[in-house]
Amino acid sequence: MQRTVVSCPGKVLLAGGYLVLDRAHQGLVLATTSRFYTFVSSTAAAHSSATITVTASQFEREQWQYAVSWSDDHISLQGIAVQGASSDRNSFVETAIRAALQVVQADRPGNWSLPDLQIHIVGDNDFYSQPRQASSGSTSTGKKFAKLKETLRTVHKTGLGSSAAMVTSLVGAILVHLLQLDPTNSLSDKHYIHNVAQYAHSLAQGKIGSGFDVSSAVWGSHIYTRFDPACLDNVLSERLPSTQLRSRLKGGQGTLWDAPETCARVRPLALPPLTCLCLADVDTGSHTPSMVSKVLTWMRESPEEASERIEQLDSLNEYLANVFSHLNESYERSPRAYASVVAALRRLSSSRWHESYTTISAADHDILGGFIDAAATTKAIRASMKAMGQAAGVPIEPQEQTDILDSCQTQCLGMIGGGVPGAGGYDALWMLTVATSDDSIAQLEAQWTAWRSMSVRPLSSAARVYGPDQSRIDAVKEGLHVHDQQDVAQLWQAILS
Ligand SMILES: Nc1ncnc2c1ncn2[C@@H]1O[C@H](COP(=O)(O)OP(=O)(O)OP(=O)(O)O)[C@@H](O)[C@H]1O
Ligand SMILES: C[C@@](O)(CCOP(=O)(O)O)CC(=O)O
Repeated sequence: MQRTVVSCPGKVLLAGGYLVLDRAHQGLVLATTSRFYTFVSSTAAAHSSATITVTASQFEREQWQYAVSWSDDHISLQGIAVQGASSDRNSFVETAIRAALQVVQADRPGNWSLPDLQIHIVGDNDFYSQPRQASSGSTSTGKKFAKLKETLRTVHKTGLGSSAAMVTSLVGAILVHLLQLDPTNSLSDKHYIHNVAQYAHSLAQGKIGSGFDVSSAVWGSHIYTRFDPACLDNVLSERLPSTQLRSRLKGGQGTLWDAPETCARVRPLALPPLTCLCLADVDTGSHTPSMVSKVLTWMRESPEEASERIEQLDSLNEYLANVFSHLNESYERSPRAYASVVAALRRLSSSRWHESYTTISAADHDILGGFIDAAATTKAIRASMKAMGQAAGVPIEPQEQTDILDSCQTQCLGMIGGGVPGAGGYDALWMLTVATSDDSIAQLEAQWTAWRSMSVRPLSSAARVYGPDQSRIDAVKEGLHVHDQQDVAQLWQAILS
């Protein structure tokens, strides 16, 4: 059976939380190695109505079925109760399917028809907290798409953006399967999938966020400037006929998605070469929407203080992006010198990196300076985010997170810096390190696991984000990816095993 498989990465908003909600500011978003996959297959025959079956086989009893019917310019999805299923609705799945089918219908005027579709959605293990192995405290089972003894309602998510990666891969897979879109070779097809996914994700969430998560699911790591919310004006509040929805979402026709004043902007971003971003899930959890609403209220009520803090933070974020880019250029110019500086920094805690000025050749001081700058800037961003949180009355970097980050930074060797991703709070931690070997990362992860005042679980090595490195470059698939048939067969085996 011919299957279409489209996958998308998860996200980590390294810098720019809250600021990125405004088009005046950017967010630095990294795509994770962990990905979300949607498999679509269809029966050859088309009908006058169709059944879509969606299975999330990682979970217990998660299956949804829809009877799809259509008239001239409308699609209707009727949920069919699946015996034994844990829930009869999944608004993210349903909204993504309806949006995708509407644009397919509009793109196929006249003789539109739909075959039955079988859809499977699976995420890499790190999207969800895995049970700890009793002996080691490690969460890795070694099995791809490990089965969880949980339903979607009870599972604990790790903050990698399961809903955005899922919606984007689902929309992408349906559009590739039914419309033969070719996002690998056609930029306009990729934009089309992006726009439909932003629409579906905002509709399912009941709000328009900045969209950085869907954007990184499509484009991979980048510096993100959000789309103007006007792109979705009136599209979310009423159910538009398929042709109208298509003309609002398809680019290249003078829509707001393409105009410079309103379109999203994506600029390249890569971690410095030979570095690694490690992630941890914090069990306490925070309620992001209420944090966002409090910060926005503070911005409205204290405009002068807010704008001063935001400008300062925005320049630090921009500076960090420049430092990363500078280090990437240094690596390209002289990879050996760069690697030898990194080797020296791996043996020291970052507070002692400046001592290396005496041991490293003067010709390489620029590279050393780049790393010292990266460490100082991440530290300044953390302080500035924490201060913004204190001013707004929101625990963006709560003291418990400050303690663990400071402790790792000083006690582990080679740590550039860390932070609380995205909206912050008690959800997650990141640490960027030049210590890329498993042994040195183990030192950091042991500290996380042993931390007593909060339950901190390192995500598995599969969720790490690496800076470019010749040995890994081919292994990285950035952004949305359509898998070839050989990949599909392997991925399918992983689901079945
Ligand atoms: N494997 C899956 N199959 C089907 N639906 C899923 C799956 N994973 C996530 N979802 C959908 O995404 C929703 C979670 O979205 P929500 O916005 O609450 O989390 P999120 O912010 O994306 O999560 P994260 O903590 O990963 O950033 C679930 O309720 C479900 O509808
Ligand atoms: C606070 C915000 O800027 C980032 C939220 O990020 P996260 O979901 O905590 O990773 C909201 C947004 O950009 O939509």
